[in-house]
Amino acid sequence: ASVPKLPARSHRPKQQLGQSYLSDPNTVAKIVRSFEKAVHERGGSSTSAVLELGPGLGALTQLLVSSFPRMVAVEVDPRAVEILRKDLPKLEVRLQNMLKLNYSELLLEMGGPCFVVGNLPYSITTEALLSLVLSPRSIRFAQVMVQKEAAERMVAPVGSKDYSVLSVMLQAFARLRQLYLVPPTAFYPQPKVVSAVVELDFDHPTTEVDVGVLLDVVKESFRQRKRALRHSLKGYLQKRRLLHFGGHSFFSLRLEATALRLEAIASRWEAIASIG
Ligand SMILES: C[S@@+](CC[C@H](N)C(=O)[O-])C[C@H]1O[C@@H](n2cnc3c(N)ncnc32)[C@H](O)[C@@H]1O
Repeated sequence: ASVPKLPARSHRPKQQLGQSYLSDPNTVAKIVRSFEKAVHERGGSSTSAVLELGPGLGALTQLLVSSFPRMVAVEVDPRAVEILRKDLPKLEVRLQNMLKLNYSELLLEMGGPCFVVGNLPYSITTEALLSLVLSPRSIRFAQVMVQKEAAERMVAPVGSKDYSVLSVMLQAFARLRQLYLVPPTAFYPQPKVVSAVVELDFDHPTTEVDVGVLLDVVKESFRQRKRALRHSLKGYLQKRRLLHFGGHSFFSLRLEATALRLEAIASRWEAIASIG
């Protein structure tokens, strides 16, 4: 078997940018095929709004752009952007931090909610995924590759040990499914861990929810994950004058963070969120 090596003309990968490049063509083809199939199954087409996060040297991008010529790719490393612009002149590449993307603007620019694809940098996986739910109406569907442990946190059932802020927030706005695992040998440099591909179907909230406020409250809840929420959140909500919005019912909950499901207490979250 051939040992994965740095693709020709490429730069030295930067660990802090989570640069672990896909170098196995079979894995690349499998990921692109499953994304294309998912887009078409959801009524998308070659003209749909497709966004790739962290294209790197374009392993996935070169196949994706022939299927989705209007796609946009967002990459923070100028060295990679330069290579992409040279290799794929028709591709729209933006030199930008994916965490600073304005998804609502993208929705308008691209003419509809995005289909997102990406082999995410492991160092910012959680933030990148949370940034998707911060504007849930702008995203239609996402297929992401993450470390297996992150995938487990994404899909963790309520009450399990992996249940976390990420699980609550993603599961509140999307239906998640883990598709398949990808071994370290598919990458250069090889990571120490196994990766997993997960898909997310976004359900668009019917009411205006300030997801930023919601996220803060959920984060606060998980600071003491085993404490009843009415105790662990009391000071936090009091300080922010959010207390009375939740009404007494919020504090009658004996729930702890690990039992928190946003739909289950939707009315209270809406009340809290609406003042954000
Ligand atoms: C795991 S690599 C994947 C590269 C390529 N898609 C592949 O599969 O070979 C993650 C990519 O995200 C880029 N990246 C890291 N942090 C980023 C950020 N904040 N915004 C945009 N891109 C970022 C890295 O430079 C790198 O190219």
